[in-house]
Amino acid sequence: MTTPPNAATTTGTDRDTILRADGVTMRFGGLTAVRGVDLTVGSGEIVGLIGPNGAGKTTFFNCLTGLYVPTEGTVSYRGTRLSRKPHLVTQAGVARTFQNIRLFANMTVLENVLVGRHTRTKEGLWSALLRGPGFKKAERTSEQRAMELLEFTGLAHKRDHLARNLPYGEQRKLEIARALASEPGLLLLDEPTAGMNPQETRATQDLVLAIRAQGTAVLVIEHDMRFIFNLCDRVAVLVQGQKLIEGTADVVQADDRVIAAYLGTPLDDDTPDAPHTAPPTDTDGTPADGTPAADPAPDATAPADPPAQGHTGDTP
Ligand SMILES: Nc1ncnc2c1ncn2[C@@H]1O[C@H](COP(=O)(O)OP(=O)(O)OP(=O)(O)O)[C@@H](O)[C@H]1O
Repeated sequence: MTTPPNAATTTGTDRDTILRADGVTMRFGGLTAVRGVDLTVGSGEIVGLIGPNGAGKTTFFNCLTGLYVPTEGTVSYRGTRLSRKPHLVTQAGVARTFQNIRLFANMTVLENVLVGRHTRTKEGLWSALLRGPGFKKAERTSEQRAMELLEFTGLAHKRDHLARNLPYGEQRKLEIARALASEPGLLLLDEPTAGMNPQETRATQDLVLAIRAQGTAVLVIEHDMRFIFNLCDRVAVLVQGQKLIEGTADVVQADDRVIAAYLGTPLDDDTPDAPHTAPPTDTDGTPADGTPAADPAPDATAPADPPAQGHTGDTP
């Protein structure tokens, strides 16, 4: 893994708030999936969001990124209210990956990352059609940056492979590389290790730390408790749409309500395989209990292609 030369450096000690969610509530008909959730992410922080299946984690992410318009509450990034349009949220500096991998299956690895750069390229339609000098220069710069990101995520040797042909763990890495291509100040990861083996999970942990070391804060949803408690500066627990507790790994792990509601048994650091919750189910955008589904706003960062072959859900 190499560090892109133009990466900013953050020490991790700067804790200026960059993301602020205030009283976010999301209702689907009679179902309240998220209820009055406040959450902040500081510059250089890695914050974990955990909770049982159906607790509202992905719905909360969707509210942060403009996929859903919250029924109540506000979300701001670096002091400015975030748009309700996903591509403007990305442009503002908030990028994300999805619980269900959403790559352009029939495009190459490099092309997938180049797509992620579109919010950072200024060349217009005419310039692209005429392929003038400005466009060619921008194209070269984009490709250079995309290759840096592929080096960074360990995928450079796969640049010309079709996304659909990558092993599952590499598809998840490619999603991260594509999200990083928009040069975010905050990266939201939705279950980045779902379906990974322990070695891939450790590599993803290192990758998230490297992303933070470059100055990008991270908010991560994950069911793998070892991953979360090893990695995160702060952890918030959602249960039935409400924030139960928020604090350091030590505080959260020791909380009786968390143990009862989620962990089952306390994590023993010396145990090689810490207990995990049941594997996540795909509830992203799935109506519950016959309630009408919200109509998600179109997502400029999500491809229209079907997900890469063989990996349409969380269980590859
Ligand atoms: N578009 C939708 N329409 C109706 N209900 C929805 C919609 N999206 C989510 N829900 C419901 O909201 C609740 C929270 O779901 P959500 O996917 O946010 O939970 P989660 O914590 O991310 O779960 P998991 O860990 O299983 O991914 C669930 O009851 C789910 O069925």
